Amino acid sequence: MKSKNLAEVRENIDRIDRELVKLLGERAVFVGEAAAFKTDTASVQAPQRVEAVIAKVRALAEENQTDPALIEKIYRAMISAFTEAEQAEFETNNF
Ligand SMILES: C=C(O[C@@H]1C=C(C(=O)O)C=C[C@H]1O)C(=O)O
Repeated sequence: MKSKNLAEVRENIDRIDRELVKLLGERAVFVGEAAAFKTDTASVQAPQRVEAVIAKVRALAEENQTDPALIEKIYRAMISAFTEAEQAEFETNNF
């Protein structure tokens, strides 16, 4: 539904951020768990899996009438941050 003013736009954004942060925290826990199953930095990066995730979220964007290019950009930035955290977790576990 269309917001009536900027305050309402921001209330909607804040409401969505509350849900997103919760979900991102949950995603971060699983990414951290993945580190235990990795054998080296290349397997932490897992570029083929990254491309599969990007293809999946682009398709989800299309299904939801959302711009796939925007979603891809967000996901590439997000996965880069998650992978950096996973690499740190991997190093804690292995060195
Ligand atoms: C969680 C994994 O590790 C990394 C993080 C990914 C992600 O955030 O989706 C995907 C691939 C890897 O770069 C995985 O290999 O599945």
